[in-house]
Amino acid sequence: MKAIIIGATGYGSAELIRLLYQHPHAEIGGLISSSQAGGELKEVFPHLSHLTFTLEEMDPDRIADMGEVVFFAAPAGVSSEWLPRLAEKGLTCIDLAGDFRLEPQAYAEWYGKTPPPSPWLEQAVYGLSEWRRQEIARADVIANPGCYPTAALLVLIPLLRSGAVDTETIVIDAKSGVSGAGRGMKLTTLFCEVNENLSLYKVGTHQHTPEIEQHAAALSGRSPRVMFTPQLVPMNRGILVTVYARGVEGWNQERLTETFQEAYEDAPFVRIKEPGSWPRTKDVQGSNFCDVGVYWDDRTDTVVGMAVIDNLMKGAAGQAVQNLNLRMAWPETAGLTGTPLYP
Ligand SMILES: NC(=O)C1=CN([C@@H]2O[C@H](COP(=O)(O)OP(=O)(O)OC[C@H]3O[C@@H](n4cnc5c(N)ncnc54)[C@H](OP(=O)(O)O)[C@@H]3O)[C@@H](O)[C@H]2O)C=CC1
Ligand SMILES: CC(=O)N[C@@H](CCC(=O)OP(=O)(O)O)C(=O)O
Repeated sequence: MKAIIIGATGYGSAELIRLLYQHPHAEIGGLISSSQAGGELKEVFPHLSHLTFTLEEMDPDRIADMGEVVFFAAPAGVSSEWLPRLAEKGLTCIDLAGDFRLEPQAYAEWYGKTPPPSPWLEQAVYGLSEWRRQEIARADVIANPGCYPTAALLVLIPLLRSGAVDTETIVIDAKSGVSGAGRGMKLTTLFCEVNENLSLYKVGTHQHTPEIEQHAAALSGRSPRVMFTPQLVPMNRGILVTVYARGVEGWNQERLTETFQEAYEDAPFVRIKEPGSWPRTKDVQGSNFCDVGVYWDDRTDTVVGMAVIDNLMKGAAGQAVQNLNLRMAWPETAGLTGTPLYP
């Protein structure tokens, strides 16, 4: 099976290339670049100088001959425009951007862009692999989740399904490494701005807020409002999400830990930490793992859920390949068995 990547010169693409190169059933059919068509991959990514690929222009007819699956690793707006043209040619599309994740009004409001056209938006399946395995296996359009929502929802799934927390009290504190902002040049990601600095951004206005709320509503049958505070930390990769919520009477540490273990007993990439040993970003770096912990605070009746992922792996390319595996009925872990890089 051959896969094509759109947005070839970005970080998400670099990670997809790394994963597809070592995948037992997939290979790269073409790399599409809006800025460097005609250039060589090795000029863009010297770490990939053992691979020979010429970057190509966006041309739906040619792309349809290059393979069967297309990954969109481009900014929001690109897939809204191009995905329908490729999907109607029979290509399975996996979008790493936000276009196909939200209700149209929410996308227009939070991304400030025109939502994708019908019927493609309605067809899209939200690709949080652990939650939607059966739907992903049949989907032709897969909306890969955002990096923060992946970590937050993997904590919220057991909490909301089991009714362990008061849904009106959810606070999500989230920290990301700088690669989460992509490879494009921005003042806020310059070395001197990021190094030895911790900063919050988009407080109350981050585009992942409606994504978390929309799916938290589906999980809980309510309409929770969540307070989400993203922060930038001076690391290359990694996300740490800490979810706080008021616990419901009758719950305790043992019951919470059991609920989390049961929720993910068939999930090869979710590892539940024992209480007292909390998730660390370094333990998942370069891998598709999500390490999850949960703590019941007796003193304040607060539930604290935590998750770490590598934003470029489980938060983007890794989960996209996991979804490809589900869609192709390959083992879920195919091409994703690499252990984390440590130290
Ligand atoms: N970085 C992360 O941790 C995560 C990223 N995402 C999402 O995945 C997508 C890719 O992210 P990432 O790789 O980090 O971003 P980058 O900024 O590193 O790369 C995006 C690439 O998209 C292409 N591109 C840029 N503008 C346009 C345009 N107007 N039209 C077509 N192509 C364009 C460029 O490649 P070229 O010039 O070759 O076309 C660019 O290199 C984004 O939507 C991002 O929000 C999701 C989860 C996590
Ligand atoms: C550190 C950092 O800047 N992270 C990005 C991650 C968002 C992203 O990847 O965008 P979409 O999911 O909306 O496509 C951000 O907070 O905007």
